[in-house]
Amino acid sequence: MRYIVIGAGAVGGVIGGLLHKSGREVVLVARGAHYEALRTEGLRLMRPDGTSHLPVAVVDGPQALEPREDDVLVLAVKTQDSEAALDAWSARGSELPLVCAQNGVENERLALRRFRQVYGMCVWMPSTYLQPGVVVAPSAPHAGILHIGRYPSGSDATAKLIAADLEASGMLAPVVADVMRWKYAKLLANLANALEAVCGQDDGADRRELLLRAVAEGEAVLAAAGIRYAGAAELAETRGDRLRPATVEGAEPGGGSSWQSLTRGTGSIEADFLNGEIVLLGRAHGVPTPVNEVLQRTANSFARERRRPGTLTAGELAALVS
Ligand SMILES: NC(=O)C1=CN([C@@H]2O[C@H](COP(=O)(O)OP(=O)(O)OC[C@H]3O[C@@H](n4cnc5c(N)ncnc54)[C@H](OP(=O)(O)O)[C@@H]3O)[C@@H](O)[C@H]2O)C=CC1
Ligand SMILES: CC(C)(CO)C(=O)C(=O)O
Repeated sequence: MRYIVIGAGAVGGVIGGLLHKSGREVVLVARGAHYEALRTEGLRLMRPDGTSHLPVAVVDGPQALEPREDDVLVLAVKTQDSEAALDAWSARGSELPLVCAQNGVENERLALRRFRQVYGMCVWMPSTYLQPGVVVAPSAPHAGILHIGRYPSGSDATAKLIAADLEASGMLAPVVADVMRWKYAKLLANLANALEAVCGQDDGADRRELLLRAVAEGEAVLAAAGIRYAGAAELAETRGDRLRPATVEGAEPGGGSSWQSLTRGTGSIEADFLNGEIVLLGRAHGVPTPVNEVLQRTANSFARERRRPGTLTAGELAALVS
């Protein structure tokens, strides 16, 4: 199989880099300065056990690549960029398997409108992309845990082949028949993304309180909607000691994916599909979600105004809620 990683940023760069390093055939898809850096200097992949310089093939879009029957598409753009990427890649046909290596629960629906064979992937893999050509994956001993399954449910031989390649490359990839149950659990964890982006690493009482309220709203909404998700004990058991934060020499300590969007000043953030998913379900099922509404709105205005992350206190944010 040849893996075409659409959006070779933090997650896509790490998955693509590790697959390439273990001898799998990989093509990264990137744009702008990142594309130029990858094309001219290759991918720099930083891990706790050292940095690899990887001459991975890179293109800037589907027009630059001859399609092959054994291609597997791995979508790793932020959700707000999914529709454009899916449109561009589905223009060449809907037959290729496509894996959504993303947070949130919207991408698989967008993908299934355009591709017949869609896989969800629940990505527990802290990773960073702040500088063109460079990605960091600080967890050890495994870079990440990537549950994979057919969307909306089930598993098949292709999922098993992809999982085997990922496992041979230093990631854990359990094949599951209920991948969205894992992704809804991850969605609850990602309600913290906007909070971290807006308030930074501040770990005071206001922030802890806001996070508890955001997650409680999420749980209430999922219960009202009858949506099942993996429980805390199940998550802890899966994770065990397999994904420990470790030091990566030469890498700046950073934050999660939404914090990175603000740090890079991309002008957009994923909040509509993380906190915004809870808001949407709350509206549909009559459950109030005031904390997630404020997180969604504030994160969006930070991104639009290209405001630096961590420049609002949790107390100021809490005042917006009340
Ligand atoms: N980072 C993390 O630790 C984790 C992230 N996730 C999830 O993974 C997904 C990806 O996040 P992450 O890797 O952080 O995001 P990044 O922004 O680091 O990477 C996405 C990349 O896709 C590029 N891109 C966007 N549209 C296109 C396109 N049409 N063609 C080619 N490239 C494109 C972006 O370009 P540009 O550089 O111009 O923006 C960017 O380089 C998100 O859903 C996120 O929530 C999940 C777990 C952990
Ligand atoms: C919390 C984290 C790092 C987990 O992998 C994540 O999902 C993100 O940054 O979006």
